[in-house]
Parts: sequence; structure tokens; C-alpha cells
Amino acid sequence: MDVPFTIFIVEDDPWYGQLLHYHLSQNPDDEVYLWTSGQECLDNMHLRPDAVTIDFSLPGMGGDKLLQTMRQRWPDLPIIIISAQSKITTAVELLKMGAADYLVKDDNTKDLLWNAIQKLRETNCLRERVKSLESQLQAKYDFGKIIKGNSPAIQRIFGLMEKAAQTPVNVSITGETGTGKELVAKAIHMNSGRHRKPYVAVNMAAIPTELLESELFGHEKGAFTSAVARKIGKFEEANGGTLFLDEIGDLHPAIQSKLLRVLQERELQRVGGNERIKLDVRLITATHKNLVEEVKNKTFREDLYYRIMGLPLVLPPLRERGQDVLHLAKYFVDEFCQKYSKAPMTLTPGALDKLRDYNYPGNVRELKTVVELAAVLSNGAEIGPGDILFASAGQDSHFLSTEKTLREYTRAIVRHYLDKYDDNVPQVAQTLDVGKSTIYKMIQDGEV
Ligand SMILES: Nc1ncnc2c1ncn2[C@@H]1O[C@H](COP(=O)(O)OP(=O)(O)OP(=O)(O)O)[C@@H](O)[C@H]1O
Repeated sequence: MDVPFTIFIVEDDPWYGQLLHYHLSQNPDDEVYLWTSGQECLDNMHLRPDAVTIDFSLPGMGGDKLLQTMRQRWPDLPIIIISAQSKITTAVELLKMGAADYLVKDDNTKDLLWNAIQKLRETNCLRERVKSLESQLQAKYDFGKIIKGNSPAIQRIFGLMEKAAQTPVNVSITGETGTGKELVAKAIHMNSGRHRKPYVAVNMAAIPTELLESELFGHEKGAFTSAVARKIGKFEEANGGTLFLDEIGDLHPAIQSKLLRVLQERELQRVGGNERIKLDVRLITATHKNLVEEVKNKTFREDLYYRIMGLPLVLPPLRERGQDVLHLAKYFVDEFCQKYSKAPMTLTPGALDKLRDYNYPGNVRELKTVVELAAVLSNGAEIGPGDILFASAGQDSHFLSTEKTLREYTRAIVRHYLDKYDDNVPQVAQTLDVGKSTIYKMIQDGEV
């Protein structure tokens, strides 16, 4: 015998409604009700349905509105949408709104509906499935919200992050400083099945080697002179969740061996203790070093390298993310204005050019700092090229690291000196050893 179900069908077409009603009533365990409007359905909710099917194009309160109302008031009630529309975007929209299923009206609908209701009986399985669907959709949404960028290079990373979020596999992130390694690690955790469990981040380079073992694995009281009480290590803290080990490439060889053992055995013993503590930790590691090189140089253990590698994510430097520089710059300006309750500010075309032409050895972190400083320096609602100051020598090296025409090099050099000397043309002309009229002409022609 099936688990008895009370099913509501909301359908304004009497013939189609009767067809579905007849078909679903073939299961003697179920009670099936047919309502012809959203309001009628809501008025009868005291009958406590276990599942509801809604025709998408109902008169009056439409199927989507009814779905929305019901999701708000009965969030756990599974709702199946039946629609004449086969548009995938509509289906995705409704699934996002919380529909448990979406059926297109055709000859197979009644059979599909029957199967769908059968599936709903397995309530727990279904809840998990809905949750995982929601979390997949959520994941896409959140990655883009936290990590800005439209370039193909960063979109590829989003694809891999999604895969990483869906499975408990270890993840190793490499990339230059400031490329967003920590941001990516946290986003993977927040979008994974472990997001309600702890996320613990440890910067290995920031902890003296002699303290690292007890920091990671904990210690018992009296394990060494200063161990006045038991200490829970970062692995234990992260149990059930995610441990992010930043700067793993800097790990001392002695700790590398201990880490390897813990990862192999999936359990640890606190320093000075006998108890074996079982671990269920997803490990995400990051380094700005080339670990393959470190392995070749024998400064990083090969067996540990393979153990932690899991899904490798290589974050591209900002200079390889095309127009993302400008998207990020605008995003950071808006964020800054919001944070400090300032009126909205814009970057002038000259400022955008200057930002685009720079090399960013410090990557996104450097861009953020530069843009925030520019917002502070700007006197009005506009941020101009003069407000943008680069601290490092990256700009000069950039002249050769990106390919430009001679004309473009000339413009970039002239613009650089105009910025440097506050548009003092005679001084720029003297520095570059060209006639003033050359510079004036470039300005007049809008080239700089
Ligand atoms: N794509 C991005 N969108 C928005 N903010 C970003 C992005 N990438 C990085 N950031 C920001 O840039 C800063 C540096 O990022 P993060 O600390 O994650 O870099 P990292 O690669 O871990 O740096 P390091 O190697 O120096 O530890 C942070 O403020 C972060 O929020």
C-alpha cells in the first residue's frame, strides 16, 4: 500500500481537470480534489494537501502568483506546475521560485504526473533533491555575486568552482598574490553541502613552525611546558566542514609529513594525546608558489602534493582578464561609496584608460586599493586620471608585457607624463624631448 496522499489539482479547463482527476484517482489510497481557481485552492487549504498541481495559465490569480503565495505560506508543500508552455526560461524561473516539478501539457502529461506524485511520496529523497537543485541554482547566483568578472578566464573558474561545490573533493588553488584565492575557497565552502558546518582558514606562513603542529592538530594539557590546557586544533575545529590552508607551499618539511599522515589516515592524535579523532574535513589549499617546481626542487613532498591536489584551480592574473579590470573598478567604486555613504561616483574615460593600461602585479587587491584611494582623492563626483596613483613599478614593465602599436606606446607614454606633471605641456615636452606643438596636437586630436 502506498502512503496515502491528498492531492489538489488546480485547473480551470474542466475537461483537462477531469482527465487529471480521473487518472490520479486510480490510486485508491489517494484523495484527489479538483479546484478551478487559485482562490478556491487557497480557501481549501485546511484539507492539508500533500501535493498540489497548478495550471500555469489560470485566470485571475495566475499559476506563478499562486505558487509564490503557497511557497511563502507552506514552504515545504511540493507544487507541480503544469503548463502549455515549453519555454525553458519559464520552467527555470518556476523551479527557482520553488516548484518541485514542471510538466508541459501534452499526451504524456497524465502519466508524467502520476510518476511525479509517486516520487513525491518518497518525501525525504525528494526534499534532498529539491534542496540540492536549489543549492545548485544558489551556487551559480552566489559565485557571481561575490566574485566579480565576466571574462572567459574567470567564467571557466566559476564552472570548476561549481563542480568543486557539488563534491567533497579536495581543491588546490594557485594564483599570484591578490587574485582572489581566499575568496574562491570561501565561496566554494558557502555553496557546498557543508555550508552550515565550520569554515576554518589558516595562513601557514603566518604561524611559526614550532607552533604549527599544535595549531593544526591541537594538544593535550601538559604536552609541553606551555601547554597549560587542552587545545583543539584547526582540523578538529573544521570537522564536518572545510579547512582552508593558505600558503601551503611554505610548509616546513616536518609538518608536511605530519599533515600527510593525517590526510591518509583521516584521523589525528592531538600532540601529547592517545585518543584517535576521526576526521571528515574537506581540504582547500592555496599557494602563490608553483608546487610542481617545489616538488622538483624537493622542497615539497610529492606524495603530499598528490594527496592535496584534488581539483586544481588556477586563478588567472588580473592582466589576463580583459575588461574585468573595468568591471571590477566600477564595482569597487560603488562598493566604496555605499560603505562610506557617499554620493555615487563615476570613473572618467581617462581614468578608465589609465586603469586599463596598468599591469597590476598585486592583482585584484591592488586594483581595489588603487580605486579606493582614487575615490578618496577625488574632489567631486568624478574620478579622473589624476586621482589614480599606482604604487609599484608595474606600469613601466607593462609597456613591454602587452603588445601595442608604436602609436599606442607613444600615446601611453605621453599620457603617463601628462598625468605625472598635471598636464603641464612644456614640462612634458621637455622631458620627452619633443616639441610642445606635438603634445598640443595630440591633446587637440583627443589622442591623449
Ligand atoms: N573577482 C573578485 N571580485 C571581487 N573582489 C575580489 C575578486 N578577487 C579578489 N577580490 C578581493 O581582492 C582582495 C584579495 O583577495 P584574496 O585575499 O582572496 O586574494 P589571495 O589570492 O588569497 O591573496 P594572497 O595570495 O595575497 O593571500 C580581497 O579584498 C577580495 O575580496
